[in-house]
Amino acid sequence: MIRAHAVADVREAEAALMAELPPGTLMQRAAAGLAAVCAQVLKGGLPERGGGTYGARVVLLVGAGDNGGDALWAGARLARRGARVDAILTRHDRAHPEGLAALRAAGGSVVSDPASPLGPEARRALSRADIVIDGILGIGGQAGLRADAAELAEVAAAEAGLVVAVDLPSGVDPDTGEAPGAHVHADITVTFGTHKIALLVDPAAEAAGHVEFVDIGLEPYLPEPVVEALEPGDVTMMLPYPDRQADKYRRGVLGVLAGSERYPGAAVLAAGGAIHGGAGMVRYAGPGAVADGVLAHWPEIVTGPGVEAVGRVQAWAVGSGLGDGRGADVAAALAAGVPVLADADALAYLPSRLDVPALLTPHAGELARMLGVERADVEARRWHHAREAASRWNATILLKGSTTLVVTPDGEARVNPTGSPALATAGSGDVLAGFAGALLATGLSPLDAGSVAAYIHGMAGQAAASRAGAPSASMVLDALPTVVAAMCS
Ligand SMILES: NC(=O)C1=CN([C@@H]2O[C@H](COP(=O)(O)OP(=O)(O)OC[C@H]3O[C@@H](n4cnc5c(N)ncnc54)[C@H](OP(=O)(O)O)[C@@H]3O)[C@@H](O)[C@H]2O)[C@@H](O)CC1
Ligand SMILES: Nc1ncnc2c1ncn2[C@@H]1O[C@H](COP(=O)(O)OP(=O)(O)O)[C@@H](O)[C@H]1O
Ligand SMILES: [K+]
Repeated sequence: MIRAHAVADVREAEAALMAELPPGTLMQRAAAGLAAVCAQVLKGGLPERGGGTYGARVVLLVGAGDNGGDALWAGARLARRGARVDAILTRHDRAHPEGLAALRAAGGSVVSDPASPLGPEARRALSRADIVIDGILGIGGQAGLRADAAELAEVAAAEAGLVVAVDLPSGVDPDTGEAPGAHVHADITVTFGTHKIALLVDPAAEAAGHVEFVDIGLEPYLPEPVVEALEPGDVTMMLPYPDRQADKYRRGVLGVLAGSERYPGAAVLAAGGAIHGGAGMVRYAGPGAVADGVLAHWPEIVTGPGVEAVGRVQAWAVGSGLGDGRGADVAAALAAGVPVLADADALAYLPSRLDVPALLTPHAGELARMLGVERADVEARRWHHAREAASRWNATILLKGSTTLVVTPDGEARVNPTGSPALATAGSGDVLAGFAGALLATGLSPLDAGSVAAYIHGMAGQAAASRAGAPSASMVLDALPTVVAAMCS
């Protein structure tokens, strides 16, 4: 499990660990890890020059805090290995003194001038840089860079080579993943001790690029994480396996209430997702013509005209392509007293609070409608709104999009690390709903069902995209069994 913590937790753990170590030890660990990642990147070879640190041009963007200190110490290490290292200081009077002395002693120089960081020498250095190390600010700053730092970030993005952020891309909000003002857009972020929430939650996560983790020994001092992201081994452990005594009922039966005469395909896609999710049986509730379409694709499904008619289930997946005027059907599924996944149209028929274990799967537009806010606001503050909805409806919210968030009413949260923009295709959410519903029916909690389903659906999207570039939802569905098999082997 990848674990992310809030700044307050990091500060507390840091204080406890520092009390046991000689001063400066943590910064040295951080700087060593940062320099090692930069050396590795340089060794991989940048297109316009050979590989290796010797002779590479490195520019440090140095703020007045410890984030800048990390950059200076890492710069000193790279200079000792033969890199040409130039530092641009946002505040000449407040750059980390020991770090600055170390950089100078290793042969590095300062190319900014005290009145303005971006003089001609600094601009020249940036235009020639192979790597820019962004140490403007980390967990100690206010989101949204101030004007001089914002200009630095802009020029670095426009003119320089690869941008490696120290701990966080400067200017994003560490604890929410919001990026309300100017901030750095990094190619790589090297983070220390634990992931910060912003490294997992968009839009900040996108600004972080690829994240490298450096262990500085904080782990034993950290509390439970605020956000987690599953790793492959976690998914393998959580996926249901039939045991020797299994029968179709004990494995769990899922009821699917999806599709309509207007959207018959949604029923086929949701039912297909359900088939691959490991339930012992899938029962489909819907009008005859739609049910016939489902049966034509999935003869193993049992159908019935409505919720009561299909018989007992261990969970319901309701809503994908259901269309208007289906409030009574949704209410019947909610009244069954079993866990419910509610997607798409069903989200409009929810009671004010749910009294069964529930997994709601809105995209940003649907969550905006539920909460009565603008879609753009949900996209800018995904973490905030997902938590707000989880608490308001007493339900686990799976907020779909570029990074899918799963948040429980108790505040547990996971971010999905897999996926591809190719999943943004009509019907792929229906596949996810069926698959996650089946996991609910097998007995997984809404948090586990939602996060495991998002993980596997994301991998299926990647697999389908690698074959077809722009795959359809049916292709994502077809990729599910291979992904599940690979995760189970
Ligand atoms: N915790 C750990 O375990 C370890 C932490 N370590 C490292 O320490 C980092 C935290 O260092 P930190 O606390 O010194 O704060 P930091 O991120 O450098 O920011 C403060 C500076 O930002 C400035 N500033 C603020 N807002 C701004 C804005 N909007 N726009 C522009 N500037 C702004 C602010 O300026 P001021 O407001 O004071 O003028 C001040 O100069 C952490 O991220 C990690 O890298 C590692 O070394 C080892 C282990
Ligand atoms: N930019 C993106 N990057 C990765 N995944 C995305 C992106 N946009 C959407 N997705 C995923 O694609 C799926 C789309 O679901 P949804 O919006 O419900 O579509 P539909 O209703 O057409 O089935 C979700 O799993 C969502 O997380
Ligand atoms: K930074």
